[in-house]
Amino acid sequence: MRRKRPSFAGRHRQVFIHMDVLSKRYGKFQAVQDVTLTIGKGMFGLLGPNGAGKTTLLRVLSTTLPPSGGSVTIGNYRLGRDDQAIRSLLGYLPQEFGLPKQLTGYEYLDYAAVMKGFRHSQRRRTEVESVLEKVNMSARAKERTGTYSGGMKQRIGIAQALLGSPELIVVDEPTAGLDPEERMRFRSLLSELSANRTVLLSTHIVADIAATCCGLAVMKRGRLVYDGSLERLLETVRGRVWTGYVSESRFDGVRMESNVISARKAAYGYDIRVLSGTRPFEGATLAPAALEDAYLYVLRSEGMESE
Ligand SMILES: Nc1ncnc2c1ncn2[C@@H]1O[C@H](COP(=O)(O)OP(=O)(O)OP(=O)(O)O)[C@@H](O)[C@H]1O
Repeated sequence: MRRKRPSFAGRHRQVFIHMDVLSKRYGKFQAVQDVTLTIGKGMFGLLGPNGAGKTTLLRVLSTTLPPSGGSVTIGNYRLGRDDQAIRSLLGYLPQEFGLPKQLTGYEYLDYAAVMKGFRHSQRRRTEVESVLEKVNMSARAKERTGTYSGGMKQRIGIAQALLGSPELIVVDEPTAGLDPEERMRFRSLLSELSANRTVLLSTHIVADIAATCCGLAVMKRGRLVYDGSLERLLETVRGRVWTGYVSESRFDGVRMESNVISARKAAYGYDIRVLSGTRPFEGATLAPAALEDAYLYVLRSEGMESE
């Protein structure tokens, strides 16, 4: 007797978003191509270089762009059929998030709450105060947003996404332009918020993912080139990362023959890092693999790596 295949929900216990051969074209240009991806609760990272299609994918998920093909379910809702319901369970911080300089953080959030349907003034006040507290901005809420740092503006951006306690928060390249300390604080805020919801974070900064995400997908030219865990991604390059010194005269030759990830100028030559299945040059030694190495490896390899 043939065994019944486990149901989709059985195979992925906490499925929250499921995309099935999703695609998006701008005219003839295919920005997202045949993306099949399942995302559960917690933090999920969407990593890829500029132009990979991350923003396009997030805009489709957040119902601001219609897909050209494929299907998406979010919670119990189908994109295209239940867009209104999807919007009500979603908070979105777009890549280009602008705040009106003349408004205070509180005034802006009060306005955003009205737009989200909080008509009752007392309930709106409670909601705005609650999201301000979650992003640790209560003390600065009465100041104009024009006086805020980049990190504070992003916190207000997250606060508006949190209005109404959505189950899904979509954040597009939120740390670009932040200084290292603000970036770190912002990452931990996202981590905290992912404790009881799905946070989908798009970035081209590998460190953002390394610090916060459990699951991740890597996109390249509209396609998925990796979907799985951080550990599994690291596994793809374990035993393939080599470091060593090459003289200036040998450098061009090594660069032509090997997959050089980085090169740092040293006296009379270069300290280089190379991805290779075998020792790439004399004197090269194996090095511990870093996430950045694995990211470059999947970007440079053909085909899809997945769990
Ligand atoms: N409205 C549009 N019309 C035509 N092409 C577009 C449009 N928006 C994006 N593209 C193209 O689609 C591709 C994917 O862009 P997208 O912004 O989704 O990538 P991304 O991974 O988010 O990159 P970035 O981090 O630079 O924003 C790019 O080649 C981009 O030029």
